[in-house]
Amino acid sequence: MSSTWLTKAVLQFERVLWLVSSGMLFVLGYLWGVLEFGMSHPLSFMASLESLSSFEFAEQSVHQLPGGIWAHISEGEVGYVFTRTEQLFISTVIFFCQVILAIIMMLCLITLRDKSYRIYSGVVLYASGLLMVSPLYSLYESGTVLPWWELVRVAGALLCVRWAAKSLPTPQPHSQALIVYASQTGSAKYLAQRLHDTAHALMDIACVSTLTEHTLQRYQRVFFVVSTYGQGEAPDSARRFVTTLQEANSAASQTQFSVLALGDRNYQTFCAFGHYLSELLEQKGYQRAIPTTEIDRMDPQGVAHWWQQVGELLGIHTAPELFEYDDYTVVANECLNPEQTHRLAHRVTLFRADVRYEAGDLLAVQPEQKDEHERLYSIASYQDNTIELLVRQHIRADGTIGLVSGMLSQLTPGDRVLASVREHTTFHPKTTVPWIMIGAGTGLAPFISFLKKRQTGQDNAPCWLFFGEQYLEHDDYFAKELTEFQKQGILTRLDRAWSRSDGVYVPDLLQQSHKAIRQWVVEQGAHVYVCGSRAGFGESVLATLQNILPEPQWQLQLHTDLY
Ligand SMILES: Cc1cc2nc3c(=O)[nH]c(=O)nc-3n(C[C@H](O)[C@H](O)[C@H](O)COP(=O)(O)O)c2cc1C
Repeated sequence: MSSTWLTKAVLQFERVLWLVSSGMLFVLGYLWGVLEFGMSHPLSFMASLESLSSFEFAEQSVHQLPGGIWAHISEGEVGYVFTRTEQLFISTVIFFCQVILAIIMMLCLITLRDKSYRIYSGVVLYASGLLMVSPLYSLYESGTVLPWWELVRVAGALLCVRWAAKSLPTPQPHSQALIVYASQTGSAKYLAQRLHDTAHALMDIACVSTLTEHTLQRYQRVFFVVSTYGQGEAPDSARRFVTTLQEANSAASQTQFSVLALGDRNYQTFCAFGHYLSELLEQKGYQRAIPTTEIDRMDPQGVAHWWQQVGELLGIHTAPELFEYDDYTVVANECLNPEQTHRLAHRVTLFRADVRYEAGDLLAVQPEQKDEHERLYSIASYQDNTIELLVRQHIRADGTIGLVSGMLSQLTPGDRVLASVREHTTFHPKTTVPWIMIGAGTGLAPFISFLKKRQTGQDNAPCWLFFGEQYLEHDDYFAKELTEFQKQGILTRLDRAWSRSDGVYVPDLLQQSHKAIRQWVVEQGAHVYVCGSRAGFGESVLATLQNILPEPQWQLQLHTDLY
């Protein structure tokens, strides 16, 4: 919103500058007609030293500087003598002021290069300085001006402002509808983007973290795509908005809403956050346009049905292409623990060129039966166009193997898989700070990608890995890579808990090192990442960490990916 305000301000300012500069050109035209052209003394712009001898300095003050001599020639002019080339350079004080102004602007542009709106304001300020301050000073000081220089100056200032104003996005009138996503592992965001693609002319899109009550009120209709996390909780990105909404006064609003609630029927609290949000919005006076729709594990038919109802409201008749998958070719498939027949872990390597990926991201894999739901896997690495996954073959209660984990574990080189990378923004590792990574089983996968990121990048903050599995002799996944990370000094500490070999669990190790963990987190600003199954591992690790980490760090420096 501030950007819109700034855009308007800059555009207004541009008009003022046009007005001032036209007035100024008029005045200059008058002055050029009546005043002498040129400088107020007989020396030329670039002169030889000889010409100095013929010149009588009015108020002479001379300073020796490295490489030359600086002289104050008259009230409005300074000269610089380059001793090596024996050249004299004379300029008005104004010219020097403008060079300094230009240097300041360049510095501003360099330091603020990512903050585009500030750059625009910087350019506008520069242009106004260039245009207004200098000519007035020049007229006051010497009563004369150089016509060509004044033209360059006025044109320069106007071009700067024109460029600044043109590069700004013009404030658009708001669409009538808004689609908002609240996502933890990227599915809700992905879905909202696909839906928005089919209706972008009629609809804006926003992450719930940027949403305010005021924004909601501005739209006629707001469609939420939200997932549920933890034990029926909101994704992290939605917490602030929920608090704002809870604290808001209830008042009848014209804004209509609908919630598409993503979840997984295996959880008792199926789609709980979607339902909670829906009720809260209604309590606060918003009008429910379409009933809340539950979506079990990204069921495409459920999504299409909800979108059809949205389409009827908005007059859109395009069915969205919901899930687009790419072809990945299997390069290798290695079973890492063949002795553990009921919990086989596979290292699956897939080929795909030019994938957009960040450490921590997930790969959504489509089952062979197209009407089944996709499954998400942490990416262990993406290097040289190959993606690596660590896949546990899931065995159901009736002894059959899991649909997607079964398919992945039985792949052979040359086979093809349909998959797509999903952004997992809440689990992207923070750069330049130390990391404490806590994983169990296949929860090791994202941490391999974290460590590879540090191995290939400039960032060399310390890393500490806690890893838990059953048997040292069977389940020592990525052992070679971990040893290499240690040798290279990337992995500073490695603590492993082998529950069946040694009877030690990850929470025991955390407890033993509680002082050092606290010191890393509180004093060194380390971020803590936990990945693995929620039941058993995740719950016990979080309970232990709660006693170790102070509240502010628990809130800001802890990230979980528990499934
Ligand atoms: C750690 C974890 C906890 C979850 N808790 C719930 C839950 O309590 N209720 C539910 O319906 N779904 C739950 N889910 C399933 C997600 O809501 C579902 O996978 C959703 O599609 C994820 O969307 P997102 O990627 O946009 O965050 C959970 C998933 C994970 C990984």
